[in-house]
Amino acid sequence: MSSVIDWQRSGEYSDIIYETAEGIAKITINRPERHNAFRPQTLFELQQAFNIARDDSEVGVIIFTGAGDQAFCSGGDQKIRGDDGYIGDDAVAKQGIGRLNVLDLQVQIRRLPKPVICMVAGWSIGGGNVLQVCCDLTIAADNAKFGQTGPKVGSFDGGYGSWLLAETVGLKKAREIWYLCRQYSAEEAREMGMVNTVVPLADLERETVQWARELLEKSPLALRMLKGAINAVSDGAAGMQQFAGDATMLYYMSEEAQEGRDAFKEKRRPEFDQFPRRP
Ligand SMILES: CC(C)(COP(=O)(O)OP(=O)(O)OC[C@H]1O[C@@H](n2cnc3c(N)ncnc32)[C@H](O)[C@@H]1OP(=O)(O)O)[C@@H](O)C(=O)NCCC(=O)NCCSC(=O)CCC(=O)c1ccccc1C(=O)O
Repeated sequence: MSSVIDWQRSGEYSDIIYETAEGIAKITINRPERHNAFRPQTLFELQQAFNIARDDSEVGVIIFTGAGDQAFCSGGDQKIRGDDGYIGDDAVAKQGIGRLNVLDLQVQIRRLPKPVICMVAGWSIGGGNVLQVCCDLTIAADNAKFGQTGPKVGSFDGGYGSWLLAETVGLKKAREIWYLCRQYSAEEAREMGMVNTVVPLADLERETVQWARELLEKSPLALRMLKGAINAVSDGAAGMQQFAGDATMLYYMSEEAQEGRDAFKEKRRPEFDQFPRRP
């Protein structure tokens, strides 16, 4: 894959790479020797990187991918799986307690008010595929393969992994994917609505960056509201809370709301009569 953009690397990470260029952040899981399986440390670093991208007002779009062309992500690292979760190197792990901290990352991607594009070469499997499903858009290389393995390896994701997948591909197909643990080609994933487009591996980054550039030409607030609106239905009260928070943000930006704030600070009655009572 030739680079089509001058990525600038920043931050000190062991399990991921964080890069930016032209208003795009690229976050890469960097454990290719395990097909980019995640461990607790990977997820801590991913959460940090997604927060940096969220807070950076220069960044309008995030590309989420895996190092190399063999895998986006193969899910939880089964080699460090304990009896109650994944055992990291942190203080919690030293007490023998495992973590299931990919759930926090899933929520973070859903609630991040900027589009997240998943760029998949090779495997998108298990908890890795759930992350892919949580992203706003997915661009797949023609060597990509998708699937869930839970019932084979003694795991399942009954949250986004089940019902967001069902919302994406339909109930029958979601059951097939989970119950049978088959693997699906990029083209099959596109046909079932799990990915947006499939391109030759050599064109994967070029195409993904092109989609990101198109998104950057659009209104950031409109994209934010659309992401919130599309997610609100399936995220229930939490989705509505986010959408309502965005409405409050827009209201704060109005002269009407600012009149209320100013009147309080100036110890006078607010003059709301100057604002129209809209039909
Ligand atoms: C993806 C494969 C089908 C690819 O097969 P192949 O091309 O033949 O490559 P391999 O030789 O198998 O793999 C190369 C190398 O990578 C290692 N590896 C691959 N995947 C993993 C993994 N997930 N963990 C650890 N290591 C991995 C593999 O062992 C090889 O290294 P060696 O040194 O040669 O041993 C195939 O690799 C495969 O099936 N992989 C496993 C896929 C899988 O089952 N993933 C886990 C699913 S369960 C999950 O993801 C947890 C879900 C979860 O996170 C969760 C769910 C619900 C609530 C909470 C949580 C949570 O927070 O954890």
